[in-house]
Amino acid sequence: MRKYDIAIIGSGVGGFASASALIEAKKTVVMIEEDVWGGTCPNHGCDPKKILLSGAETIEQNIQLKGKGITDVASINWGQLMEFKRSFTNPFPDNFKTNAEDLGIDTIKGTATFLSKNQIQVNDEIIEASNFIIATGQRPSLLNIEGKEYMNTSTDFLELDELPKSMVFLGAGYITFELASIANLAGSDVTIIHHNHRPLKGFDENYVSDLVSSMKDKGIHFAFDVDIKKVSKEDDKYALSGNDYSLQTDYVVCAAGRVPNIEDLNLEKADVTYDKRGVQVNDFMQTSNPSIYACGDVVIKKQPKLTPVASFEGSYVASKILDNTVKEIDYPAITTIVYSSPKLAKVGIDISEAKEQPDKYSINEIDMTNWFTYRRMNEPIAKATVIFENKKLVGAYTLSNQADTLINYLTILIDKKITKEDIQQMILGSPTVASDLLHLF
Ligand SMILES: Cc1cc2nc3c(=O)[nH]c(=O)nc-3n(C[C@H](O)[C@H](O)[C@H](O)COP(=O)(O)OP(=O)(O)OC[C@H]3O[C@@H](n4cnc5c(N)ncnc54)[C@H](O)[C@@H]3O)c2cc1C
Ligand SMILES: NC(=O)c1ccc[n+]([C@@H]2O[C@H](COP(=O)([O-])OP(=O)(O)OC[C@H]3O[C@@H](n4cnc5c(N)ncnc54)[C@H](O)[C@@H]3O)[C@@H](O)[C@H]2O)c1
Repeated sequence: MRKYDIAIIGSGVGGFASASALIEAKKTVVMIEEDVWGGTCPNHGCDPKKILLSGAETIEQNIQLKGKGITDVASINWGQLMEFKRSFTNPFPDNFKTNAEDLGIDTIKGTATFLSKNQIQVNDEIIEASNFIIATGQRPSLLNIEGKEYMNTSTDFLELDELPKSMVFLGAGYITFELASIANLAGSDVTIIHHNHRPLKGFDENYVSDLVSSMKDKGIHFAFDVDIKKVSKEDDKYALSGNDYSLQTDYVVCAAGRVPNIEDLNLEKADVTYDKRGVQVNDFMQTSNPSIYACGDVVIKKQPKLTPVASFEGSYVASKILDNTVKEIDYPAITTIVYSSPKLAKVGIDISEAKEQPDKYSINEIDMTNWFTYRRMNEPIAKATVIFENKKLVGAYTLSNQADTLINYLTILIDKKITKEDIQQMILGSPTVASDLLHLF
């Protein structure tokens, strides 16, 4: 039996943020991973998606500037783009493991299962620790309908050797909007099928409606209020059917949500409370067993399930283990970006919340389409909404191809409580998205 101060289950950003802080504080740490080292973000999530997006963004800029100095629209060689992606993702797990071990973190490949409140089993080994951190994340889930075996996940899409001529995405959340935009710009005929009429729930309806219109203009088809009941194979195609709807396609991606990785953990043995949404934690990220913490996608929390959130929580858990007097977790404004085409992003107080309290918040809606930053790139749509409380920026929304850059600047302004007067005192490089900031006040 091996003994450690802390055993961390899962090597994603949540687990690694905890591990690196704890090892720096001279604790003995073991990290257990059953699949690829580094978890979802660098292997099956943010990073591979963003590498594929590099190609898609290039095509989009090409299309926008065609006839404005650009003669021909380039095309994506999917095989080459995938090779480029693999040049990042293939070496990642081994490099991650080596780096962790160089830092002094012990690593074990295998599935962790609790035997008791302070012991887990991995392969044939028993590991005892004073504290455990459950950072096991989530995995894609497939709709439980006939023909489930013909569906693919986001992980499968991110490994596609050839781009199918046509594709269907089931569900209309983050993953669908992002991967569908990439597939469309790479030349596939894309259809998004959604079971209700509210795609990207959690985002402002008007912004989502503008995004859907933009994606339709690019040739993406949408089918709303369609509940697919069956997928079947017909020759070399897949046939989808549901309430008075049918369609044939070359490839089906199911992106109808993700489920927490908790089944193998045997959480009852550790007195850890959970349900189908994940592991329950208090404001100190402690589970119902106070010596066992959880962080990242596996926890039940209202905060969005994002890499920086998992990392923030992982670092918090380490600080709490190192110093029990640390106060409750206090999240700063959380920035959320949908890397669709165009990109949709938000931070802080939501538009709906601001509209409900007109005495407290003032809302400024700005059409930026004619601003130099966007006209220069011939972008078809660029808009932002900024929300103020007593002249202090507290929330923002933006839709454009520069939305990722703009929203992060706005987050810094919110976090650091920077005012219009403060920006007026700065000399920012111009003309840029940053130098536009003043015009948003
Ligand atoms: C396609 C896609 C795109 C995304 N894009 C973005 C983005 O652009 N920006 C962003 O902020 N977020 C994005 N996300 C979300 C982001 O990837 C997650 O929020 C983040 O990776 C969560 O990290 P984590 O450490 O909680 O879990 P994970 O990274 O999932 O790590 C958990 C690890 O635990 C392991 N594990 C599970 N059970 C066990 C067990 N019993 N024993 C041992 N090991 C176990 C798993 O194999 C996994 O490696 C994306 C997600 C997906 C799927
Ligand atoms: N850019 C980013 O930050 C980013 C990108 C991708 C994923 N993520 C994270 O990963 C999580 C998972 O992404 P996702 O897109 O799988 O989930 P999601 O929750 O965003 O979307 C799932 C979609 O499937 C739909 N759905 C649910 N049940 C259905 C059913 N029975 N039939 C048809 N549709 C159904 C939902 O209405 C929703 O639109 C996100 O919530 C996010 O936290 C983040």
